[in-house]
Amino acid sequence: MIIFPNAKINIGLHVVNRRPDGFRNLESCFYPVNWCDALEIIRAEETRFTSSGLTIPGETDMNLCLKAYKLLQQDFALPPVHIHLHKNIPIGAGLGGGSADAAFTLKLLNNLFELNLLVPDLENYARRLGSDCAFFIQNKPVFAVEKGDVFEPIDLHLSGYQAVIIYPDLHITTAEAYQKVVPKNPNENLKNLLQQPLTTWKDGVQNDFEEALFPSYPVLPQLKAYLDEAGALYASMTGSGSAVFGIFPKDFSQKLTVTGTTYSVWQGAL
Ligand SMILES: C[C@@](CO)(OP(=O)(O)O)[C@H](O)COP(=O)(O)OP(=O)(O)OC[C@H]1O[C@@H](n2ccc(N)nc2=O)[C@H](O)[C@@H]1O
Ligand SMILES: Nc1ncnc2c1ncn2[C@@H]1O[C@H](COP(=O)(O)OP(=O)(O)O)[C@@H](O)[C@H]1O
Repeated sequence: MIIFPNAKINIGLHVVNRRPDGFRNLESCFYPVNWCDALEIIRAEETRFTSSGLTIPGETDMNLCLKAYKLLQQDFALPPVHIHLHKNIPIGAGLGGGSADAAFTLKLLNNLFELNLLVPDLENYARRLGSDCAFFIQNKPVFAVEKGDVFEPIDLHLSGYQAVIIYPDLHITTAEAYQKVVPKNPNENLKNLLQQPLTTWKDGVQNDFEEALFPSYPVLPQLKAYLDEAGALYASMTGSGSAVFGIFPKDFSQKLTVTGTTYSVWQGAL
């Protein structure tokens, strides 16, 4: 069985305060985008994980697909499997690629072995694998709060727009980004701002990680300015970076490129 885990972007992100467990409470709109990996799981003689495409840092045993399989194995007698991941979503990009792989592994195993897990069950398993994993179970736009794993509905339909996402080949770990950000009570009500016309977002919809990371990584504000100048209605870094996205009208026909670099660019409908 094969499926295609997709990335996400954060439209606005407030790091609100530090929690007793060391994590931060945040608020952010998580929005799925169609930049995808490919994940195949089949029965095998013994359990193994292989990958192709982009090189994934870290030991194979630490891969989130394998972690997801082992988590379910604690509660279900799963047969051995071969998991193959073709990695395409940039890593350390704020696009949630590893979390998507973990959540889609849970969903795929649930279907393949008819475990009959419901959405809340899958979300609970996902929460144990990473803060933003649970989002990818339902994989629809939400307003995320607490650790980014509790969801409120949001009425946001961007199907009339397209996104351009640029990854500047710069791996920023989530842990580094959280160390640099100073939590603060938001001045703006993000949920209300997102209900205003998209053309007004430039004035108030902010990602707090920008202030924390832009001074150390000047390429990030440069890319944001590039997207603004190209005609983005709204541009921002996503999550803890380093990918930067712009939202453009659907009829924006220019193909944006960044020459002379190893940057990756994805352009597609929202
Ligand atoms: C920043 C966000 C925004 O959507 O996404 P990315 O930019 O990584 O995609 C998420 O909060 C990333 O979630 P995720 O990547 O699952 O983080 P985890 O593996 O759970 O945690 C990695 C580390 O980040 C910090 N962390 C994470 C989430 C959170 N609410 N508070 C934190 O302080 C902790 O130091 C933790 O050890
Ligand atoms: N399937 C996977 N894909 C990507 N990264 C993974 C995966 N499994 C484990 N990881 C680990 O997670 C880290 C980054 O995860 P990822 O979610 O891609 O980043 P981001 O925080 O930018 O969304 C990598 O450095 C890697 O060590």
